[in-house]
Amino acid sequence: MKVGLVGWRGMVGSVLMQRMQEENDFAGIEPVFFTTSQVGQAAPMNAGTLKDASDIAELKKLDVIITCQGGDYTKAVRPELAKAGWQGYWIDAASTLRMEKDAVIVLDPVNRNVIDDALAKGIKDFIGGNCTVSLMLMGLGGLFRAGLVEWISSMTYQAASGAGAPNMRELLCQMGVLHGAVCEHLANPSSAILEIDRKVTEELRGNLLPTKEFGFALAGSVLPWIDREVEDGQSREEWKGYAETNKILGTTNPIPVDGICVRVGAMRCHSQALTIKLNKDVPIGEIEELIKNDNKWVKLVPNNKADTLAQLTPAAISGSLTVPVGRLRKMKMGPQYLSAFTCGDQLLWGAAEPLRRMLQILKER
Ligand SMILES: NC(=O)C1=CN([C@@H]2O[C@H](COP(=O)(O)OP(=O)(O)OC[C@H]3O[C@@H](n4cnc5c(N)ncnc54)[C@H](OP(=O)(O)O)[C@@H]3O)[C@@H](O)[C@H]2O)C=CC1
Ligand SMILES: N[C@@H](CC(=O)OP(=O)(O)O)C(=O)O
Repeated sequence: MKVGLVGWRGMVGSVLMQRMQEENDFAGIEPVFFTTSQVGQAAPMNAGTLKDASDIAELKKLDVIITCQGGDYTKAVRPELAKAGWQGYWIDAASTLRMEKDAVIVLDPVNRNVIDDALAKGIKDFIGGNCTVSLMLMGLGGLFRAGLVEWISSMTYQAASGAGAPNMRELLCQMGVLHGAVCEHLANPSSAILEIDRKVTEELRGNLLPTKEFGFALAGSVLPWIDREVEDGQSREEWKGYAETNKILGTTNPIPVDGICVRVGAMRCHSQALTIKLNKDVPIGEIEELIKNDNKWVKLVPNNKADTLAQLTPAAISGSLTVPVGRLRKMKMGPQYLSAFTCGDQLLWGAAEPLRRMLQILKER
């Protein structure tokens, strides 16, 4: 199987490469590496030289193309390949094709049935889902699978990595500027905290803080808008919650999903506080069993302070495939209302992992 890799050196692509190597995914495939900017330079893994990612004749020779290059690349190249009669499989991290009729959003621990049906029908485009949606479904797949969710509201705490590598750097630079503004005061235990706070606020509102990427202060603040405006006062990130969840699950009666998506100063893990309306009153013990037995990555965190703070944070799970779910309890609104908190690495299950697993599914056919 000849597999073309495009976007392999970007942030998502690097995580994909790392996971493919860890899982020995390169066994049994012939990888061909592409670039949009470094044609002719040495490819990784001694795989010859980098080929031009816009060369349709070269791309046409492949059985599978995996791209983490971004939406503009997808828009430019996928239609050209179709026009040229290419019949291979296209696996993509970008959102461009997700809602297309002839594309499937891949998250196989949750929707392997949808993927298998699509393969049987000859579908060729397999697209990774939005990170927030994929992580929510990895955590709560058990409740959806049991048909218990009437609606769900997700309030998110999304990491800087979702906005890109330069944004992660900017967050850290902002933190550095804020610390620098008050480090002398901090060194003096008797300095006045309100004076420290005043100086930090001055920095947050001043023009020394680097804000080229985010446009605003994220360190020491939060940004309650992600991506562009769409309809009904929603952000596009919020719109994806409903649209993509239902497409991934292949629902015939769409399940309402809505909430507010917020950028916070975490590095690469998205967290979500969830309010779930169940369609019937189910004992909490049964709910816990459904959640923890759904897939091997979900981990139920007991709803107590010590376990929550040790296991249910970006600091605890960054770089891991584990998706912890905790703060699980019936809410005061009534026995059908459940609260939950979940957290996950948005570059793993949120981006790279579903793509490499899709390639494995194709290899097994
Ligand atoms: N960031 C995220 O959290 C998520 C992103 N996605 C999708 O994945 C796409 C790629 O995102 P992301 O990985 O963040 O994008 P990056 O900006 O990190 O990488 C994209 C491309 O930029 C080029 N590039 C230019 N300079 C550098 C450099 N110094 N180091 C590495 N690459 C460089 C590379 O292409 P070349 O080698 O051709 O020059 C690379 O493939 C996004 O557009 C989005 O569609 C999906 C889910 C989550
Ligand atoms: N929009 C996400 C990251 C992302 O790339 O999402 P999508 O794959 O749906 O474009 C975030 O900002 O956290």
